[in-house]
Amino acid sequence: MAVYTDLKEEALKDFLSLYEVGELRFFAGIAEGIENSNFLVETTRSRFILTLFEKRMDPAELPWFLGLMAHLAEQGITCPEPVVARDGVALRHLAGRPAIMVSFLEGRSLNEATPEACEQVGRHLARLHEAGRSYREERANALAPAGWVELFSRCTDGGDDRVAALIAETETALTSIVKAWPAADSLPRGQIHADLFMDNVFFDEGRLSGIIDFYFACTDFLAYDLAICLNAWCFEQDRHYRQDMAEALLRGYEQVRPLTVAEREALPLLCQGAAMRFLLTRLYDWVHTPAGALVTRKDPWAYQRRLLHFRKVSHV
Ligand SMILES: Nc1ncnc2c1ncn2[C@@H]1O[C@H](COP(=O)(O)OP(=O)(O)O)[C@@H](O)[C@H]1O
Ligand SMILES: N[C@@H](CCOP(=O)(O)O)C(=O)O
Repeated sequence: MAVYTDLKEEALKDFLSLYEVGELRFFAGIAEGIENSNFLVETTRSRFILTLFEKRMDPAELPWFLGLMAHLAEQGITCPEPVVARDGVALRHLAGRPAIMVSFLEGRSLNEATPEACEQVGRHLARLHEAGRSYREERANALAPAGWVELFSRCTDGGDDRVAALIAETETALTSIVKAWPAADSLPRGQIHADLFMDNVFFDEGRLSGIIDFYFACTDFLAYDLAICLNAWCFEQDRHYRQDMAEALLRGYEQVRPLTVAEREALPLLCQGAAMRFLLTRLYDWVHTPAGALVTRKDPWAYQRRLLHFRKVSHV
């Protein structure tokens, strides 16, 4: 579920009156998502997504994300475009939370990946990287090696034997990945999405129609974004690596932006790092989400299996 904040119709109407978007016809909370409260808002002119940012989001970071989305949309990437009110401001407050409205994207996320979908994802990811070049302001990746170590240090209480075993096994891999991690200037860097999972990519009649959820975006190795996609898209039933899908993803990417030799060589390690990043955030949530909470915890073992896979291979 992802409607943490109650939104009253009158408050929304007052909010909408600041924009040139017509009159409210309908609004409803959106169940998907885990970070913020999202609402579908339909007016007499169009449909929008209204996001109320919850406590995990630092409001000081929001202008960077909104600037990136506006920039990418301007460069032709189909992504949510912040809607600006009459006074020229997109980021406002509603129901006691920082709030924005963005354009509604058509399409739906897939339930299952296919090589064709992976090729399109690769192509769009490379386009996003190219379009991001002219967005100059940087945002450090809080979930890079130093962030992983910090997160791991807060996962010491195993809860049960299975979690305790996962924590113990993760520690060895974490130490070796962090030690081997490429130096900041050794690979091409730029703006990355950093969470391009299946739920964040929409397709319409088989064609990729949009990319959403930029709130983990940051400045890091471009090939690390690809490593995240190799983790997220190329394992069937969270278990079996699909070489054909990985090849399709890389093929699509390289149609737009060929990888350097150094990036190719670094991919297995970057894939281990990406698996570690999602293992750790899921492990953290697993350990810290109280029993009975409404949010469904995501499975950290699915990323331990990916990590084990990428630790065994010399190329992806
Ligand atoms: N711009 C958009 N257009 C259409 N649907 C959207 C858009 N943004 C979000 N959604 C819908 O809202 C859901 C939750 O959004 P998401 O950004 O993933 O939330 P969270 O960051 O809280 O996880 C998505 O799965 C999608 O159904
Ligand atoms: N993709 C992450 C969780 C982030 O969730 P999102 O709803 O913001 O995409 C994971 O699978 O662990």
